[in-house]
Amino acid sequence: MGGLMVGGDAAAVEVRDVVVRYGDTTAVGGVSLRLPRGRVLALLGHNGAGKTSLLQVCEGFRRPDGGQARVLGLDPVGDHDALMPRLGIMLQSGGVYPWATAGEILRLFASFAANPLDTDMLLDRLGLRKFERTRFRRLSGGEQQRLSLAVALVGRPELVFLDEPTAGMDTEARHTTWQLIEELRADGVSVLLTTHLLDEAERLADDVVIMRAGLVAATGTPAELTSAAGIDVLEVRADPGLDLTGLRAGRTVTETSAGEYAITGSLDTAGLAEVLAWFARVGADVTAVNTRRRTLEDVYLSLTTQTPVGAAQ
Ligand SMILES: Nc1ncnc2c1ncn2[C@@H]1O[C@H](COP(=O)(O)OP(=O)(O)OP(=O)(O)O)[C@@H](O)[C@H]1O
Repeated sequence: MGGLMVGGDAAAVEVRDVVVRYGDTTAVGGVSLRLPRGRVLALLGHNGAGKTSLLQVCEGFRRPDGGQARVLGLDPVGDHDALMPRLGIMLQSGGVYPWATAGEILRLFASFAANPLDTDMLLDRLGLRKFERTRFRRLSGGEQQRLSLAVALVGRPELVFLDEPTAGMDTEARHTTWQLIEELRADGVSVLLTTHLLDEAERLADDVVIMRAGLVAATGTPAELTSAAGIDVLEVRADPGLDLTGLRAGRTVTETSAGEYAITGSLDTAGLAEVLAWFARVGADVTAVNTRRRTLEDVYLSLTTQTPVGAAQ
């Protein structure tokens, strides 16, 4: 495994040039990423970007068609048996034993662990106590998600894989889940999660990897991604349908809805003055001006809505 570290100093996850193919479809077209111990990494990307496929490689459920993955210094497929007790895995579909009750499922998984967490505490924390005797298939989607999270955590894992952990959860359950993930991190647990929620990534992740069409489109801390090039957003309300050609030099300008313009680019005081001068020059009637910091959502949208990169096919 040339170059990838092994043993106790190894990263929680290290992925190099991983490729996943399904027949003619390249789901992951050569992705590298590193999750150091005790940190949280969020994988972002549209449906079909390849997040779950990459996660399955790290979980040892799928052998990559190219490249290599090391998890806690081990081979996720070859060392599967040694790794499983050290990992917590929350699957997107949750599917465990549909006929068993929530309490039975959690206690079953606790029984596999050498030093499990207290199952009553987990049921309480995740608001599942009243469903302890409810069969899995009778739980709502959000309740099944919460149980799947409890199952992933009950064995005190060193590394947790969470595929869209809060999908289908109500606001309260989502906040509880965020708190739990923050507590895991404080305890030195490493977390690799996928999400479609930009606020979730911004709140939880030390590092973000934005995937697009099976490739890495951008990577960095949320702060790095949002402050790249010192960009803020200037929002201007003016007449709809203006010809923006003259405004576009060195700036990204979009009419986000009729008469609402968002401008990103070199927006120091001089830049701001230039933009407003342009609106005056074309005789536009400006009725509102607002500046704000770029959010992860702005970065995400600008990276994932461009023309396809085309490397994965
Ligand atoms: N078992 C499979 N057989 C064939 N194609 C598959 C299979 N699993 C995934 N794919 C395809 O591979 C691509 C990547 O899918 P993947 O599930 O990894 O994406 P994702 O980023 O996790 O998407 P989502 O956000 O919808 O969960 C998609 O085009 C998908 O249709």
